[in-house]
Parts: sequence; C-alpha cells; structure tokens
Amino acid sequence: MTMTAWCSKVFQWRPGTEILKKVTVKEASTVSAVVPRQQGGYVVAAGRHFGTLDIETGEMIRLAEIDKHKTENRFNDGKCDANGRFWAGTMGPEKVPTKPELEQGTLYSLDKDHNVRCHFDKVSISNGIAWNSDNTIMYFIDTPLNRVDAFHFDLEQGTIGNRRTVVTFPDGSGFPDGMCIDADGMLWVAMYFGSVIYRVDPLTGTIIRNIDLPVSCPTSCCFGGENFDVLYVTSASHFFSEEQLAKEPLAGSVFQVTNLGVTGLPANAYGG
Ligand SMILES: O=C(O)[C@H](O)[C@@H](O)[C@H](O)[C@H](O)CO
Ligand SMILES: [Zn+2]
Repeated sequence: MTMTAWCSKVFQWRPGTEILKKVTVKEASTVSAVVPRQQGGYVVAAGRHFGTLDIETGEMIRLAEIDKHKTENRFNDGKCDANGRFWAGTMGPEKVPTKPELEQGTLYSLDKDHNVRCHFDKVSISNGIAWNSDNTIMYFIDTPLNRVDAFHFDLEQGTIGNRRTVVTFPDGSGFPDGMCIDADGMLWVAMYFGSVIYRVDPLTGTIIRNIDLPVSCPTSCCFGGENFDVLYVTSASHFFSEEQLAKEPLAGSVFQVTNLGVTGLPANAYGG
C-alpha cells in the first residue's frame, strides 16, 4: 500500500516546552507553508489559497485564490520577505515524488493588502526561498532543475529580475527542496531523497558542509531556538510504502540539529 493521503495539519511547538499543538486546517486539501502574522496568528498557503489560520480551531479564512484554471495544482513552499509579503509557489499534480507534470506552477507573492502578484510561471516544483541579509538577492529552488537560482531583489517594490544559477547539485545527491540562509549568507538546503542537508556557498557554488540525517526525505529547514543556533529540519513520509516506513521509522519527524556553530535569523512575518 502506498500512502498518498495528505492530512493538512499544522503543528506548533515552543522550544523549551513539552507542549505540541496540532490542528487540522479546515476545508484545505493540503497545507504546505505556514508563516507568522505581524498582528498575531498565522497565514498559510493551502491547496490553491492563501488564508489566515486560527491555530486553536483550524479555521482558515481565505484571502486569495490562485491557479484558478489549473484546479489540480496546489501550493508548495513559501516564506515572507522583510517587507512582510508572503511569497509562495505552486506545482502541478505529482503522482511520483519529485516528478510532477512539468512547468505547471507559478511563483506568487501576497502583498500586505492581500493583492496577489505573479512573478514567473513554468515552475515544476516551487520550493525553497531565501533572501540575503541586505535584501538585494532572492534565492529560489525549482526542485527538478536540481539547482539554486538567484534573482536581483527589490525590497521596496517586491519585484525580482536577472535570474541566474548559483548552485548546481551533483547527480545522485537527491533533489533540492526547502532552504534557509544563515547569518554568514550561506544556504542550507534539504536534499529530498538525499538524506542530507547541504550548506552551500552561493558565491562559489560549492557545497561546504553536509549534515547526514536518519531519513531519506528531508523537506526543509530553518534556524530557531533562543539564540537562533538550532537548525530545525522537517521530513516527509508521504508517498512511503509500509515497507519503507518500517525501514525509516523516523520519516515524517522534525529534527533539531545543535552545536553547528552557526546562527540564522528570525523568520519574517506577514504584514497584512
Ligand atoms: O516540502 C515538500 O514536502 C516537498 O516540496 C513536496 O511538497 C514535493 O511535492 C515533492 O514531493 C518533493 O520534491
Ligand atoms: Zn518542499
């Protein structure tokens, strides 16, 4: 049996406590990105909607619909920029992991006034997003391309341009999925099917460090903890057969990696 059902759950955990909150997002087929909101609460990219999430009840209030003419599409990864816009991209139907119908997705941003902007299309699996510390560069991963691209980023206008490739991953190392950036401007990339997080230097395009994981499909990472020196790593179990799950009992867990000697920055919150 292959497990392909999605569960639309959001988990909340505060480091240093034992309290894990878990809520199912109502009326959402999937939920793929959650960001804090400046006025309190959360905003999600769920199915083909941006919406606000009440973490107590799971109630989602839709803010905007995307990909109206591609009803099989869904949102994937997303993150807020330093001006409080929520960037998230979509993908087409995916029967086999990392091999969806190609170039069906679009990268969007949700402005503070809830207006949606479409930045570019022909995305296959819209995934990791990160900005450098002076907000002049936006990094972006379209998973099947097996690379990280960079754009010139205009923080005031919320626009991007001048796309170029900054990192290309060696074949056989998995597929780049979610990503974050550290205080030194280095990227941390979760390699789906690769059992590893790579730290890469976007200036030289080289892999400078790898963190091996006890699961094959890490999906994203971010820095957190009191001093932003703990790397939190999510992983997938979706698409796994029972046999695979038995081999990888930790698949689907969230991990913390400590003592890295590296710090990250707090996540930006949605400003609308
Ligand atoms: O973060 C994730 O879980 C992944 O991006 C998935 O959503 C993709 O669909 C794909 O299976 C992996 O490339
Ligand atoms: Zn992802």
